[in-house]
Amino acid sequence: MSHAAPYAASGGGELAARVENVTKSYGMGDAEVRALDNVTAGIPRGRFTAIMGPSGSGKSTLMHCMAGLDAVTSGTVFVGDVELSRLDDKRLTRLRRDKIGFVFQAFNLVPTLTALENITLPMDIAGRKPDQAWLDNVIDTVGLRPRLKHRPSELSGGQQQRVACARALASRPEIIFADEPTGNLDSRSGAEVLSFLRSSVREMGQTIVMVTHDPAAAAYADEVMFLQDGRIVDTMTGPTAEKVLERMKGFELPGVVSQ
Ligand SMILES: Nc1ncnc2c1ncn2[C@@H]1O[C@H](COP(=O)(O)OP(=O)(O)OP(=O)(O)O)[C@@H](O)[C@H]1O
Repeated sequence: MSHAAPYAASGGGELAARVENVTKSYGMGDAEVRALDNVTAGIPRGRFTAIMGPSGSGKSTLMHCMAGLDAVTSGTVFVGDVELSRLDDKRLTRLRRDKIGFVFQAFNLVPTLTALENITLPMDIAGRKPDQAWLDNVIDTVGLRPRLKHRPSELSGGQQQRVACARALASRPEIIFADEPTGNLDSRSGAEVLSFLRSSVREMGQTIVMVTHDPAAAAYADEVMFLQDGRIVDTMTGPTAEKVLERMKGFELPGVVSQ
């Protein structure tokens, strides 16, 4: 399987999600803000993709549109082979529940539940039995086995975010969207969480898309997609923190826009 052109929006099997000619505008007339401007991009299956770009460049909007949390103004969004605009609210909710995992900056754990109960909560709500072998695998990869009976308040920030990652992974979603997952963590805990996300891609074949401001975090990804003014202006394979930082500096200089 070749990843030579991971952002080509054609072909279904290798892409876990894709957007084609997606525009997203907020407001009307003079007040219109075009958060995404004719974006075409694909998320390669079994890879870790980071989305970077200056503040207001459309990163969160792109992620929310891809995850079916927000409707596009025009264009199409696919998760696997399913086009989201064809789904009614009920089917969209079911697709999000069954095919998509989320990790947010705020860990969003239920304080009264143990780590294990938090991990299995979405499946409990959906009335689905976890695949025990898979769950064991996730718990061991995330390194949480000794903490399963602890409540969130008894866990460090990094451990809480690892619970949130395990919760996202537990149902083996088609794709996980992580929005600034290390934004609330110190650098050591952040590194733990990023290592775990990366190993879930390498060892379990998970597909992850992560929005981040941090070049060091983006360096854990296989690919980086750079957004500016609602457009994808560059991509990078095999990023390092130095290379990403260097690329980001280009955005801060007026008039310097690649491609
Ligand atoms: N609900 C909304 N209503 C109006 N404008 C919005 C809304 N959400 C986002 N925008 C605008 O769309 C543009 C893209 O926003 P978005 O949050 O996607 O950027 P971002 O790259 O994620 O920014 P940041 O890094 O600061 O989080 C910005 O100009 C923003 O002000």
